[in-house]
Amino acid sequence: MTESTHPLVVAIDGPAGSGKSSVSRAVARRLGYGYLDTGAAYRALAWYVRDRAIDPADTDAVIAALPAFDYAIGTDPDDPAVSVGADDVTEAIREPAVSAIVSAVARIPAVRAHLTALFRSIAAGVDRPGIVVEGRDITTVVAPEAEVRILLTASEQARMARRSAEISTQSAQTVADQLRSRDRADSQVVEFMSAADGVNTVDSTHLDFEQTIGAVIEVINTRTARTSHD
Ligand SMILES: Nc1ncnc2c1ncn2[C@@H]1O[C@H](COP(=O)(O)OP(=O)(O)OP(=O)(O)O)[C@@H](O)[C@H]1O
Ligand SMILES: Nc1ccn([C@@H]2O[C@H](COP(=O)(O)O)[C@@H](O)[C@H]2O)c(=O)n1
Repeated sequence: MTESTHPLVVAIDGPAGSGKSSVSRAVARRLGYGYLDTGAAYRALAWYVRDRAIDPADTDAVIAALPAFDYAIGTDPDDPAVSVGADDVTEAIREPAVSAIVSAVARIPAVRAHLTALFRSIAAGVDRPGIVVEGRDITTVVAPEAEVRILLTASEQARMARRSAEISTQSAQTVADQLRSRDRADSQVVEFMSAADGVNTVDSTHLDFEQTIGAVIEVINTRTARTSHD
């Protein structure tokens, strides 16, 4: 068996509110791995486009904005800070105004190609034994060869309840409508509602946060034990 020179990649996909970011971050912390939130890049681009008064529906204008989009994200699970140029946008990219337009920029193939290349380069350069990369197309497009591939899912009802518990500035109905419409728009571009071949599903509908972390780590342990015997 030859020693691996690249960080072990744990790819995690799932719909909005399934727990991808919080669970992936906690898993990375426990295993001493890096953590890459790919949705943050799409959000940061949406923030950038909005900041420059570019219409997110104007495909050519969004593509033209890409070369100057100076994006950076930390891979430390304790500090995944996000910046665009000199602006720290870690908080701003979570605003409902950004969530409302992010699917419009994410549907553009040139945007996806640009960011996919960036994600691969960040993941390959992480200074840790592994990295947990989460998003919508990690198991299928960004890292289809990842050692561990997981679809993290939960019922729509559970996802909406969890998300609305977090957001006090909007009604539960508004939160649910936005989550549903973002999933609908995103599903037209990438498949993340069902697991691709070889992808393990972790359904957290009836698991609490700690149990979900345990279930993901169990998949990682099983997959990596199997890989090391291959
Ligand atoms: N198994 C669980 N039980 C209870 N709450 C959970 C569980 N998993 C995640 N959560 C909570 O659900 C909320 C949504 O999780 P998170 O933000 O990680 O989802 P996400 O999939 O990254 O969503 P998005 O794609 O919209 O960014 C958070 O408050 C998180 O703490
Ligand atoms: N791999 C990915 C990740 C995200 N997106 C798009 O970004 C939006 C925000 O993602 P969150 O994980 O922060 O919710 C998401 O709604 C998608 O439009 C993507 O396309 N591919």
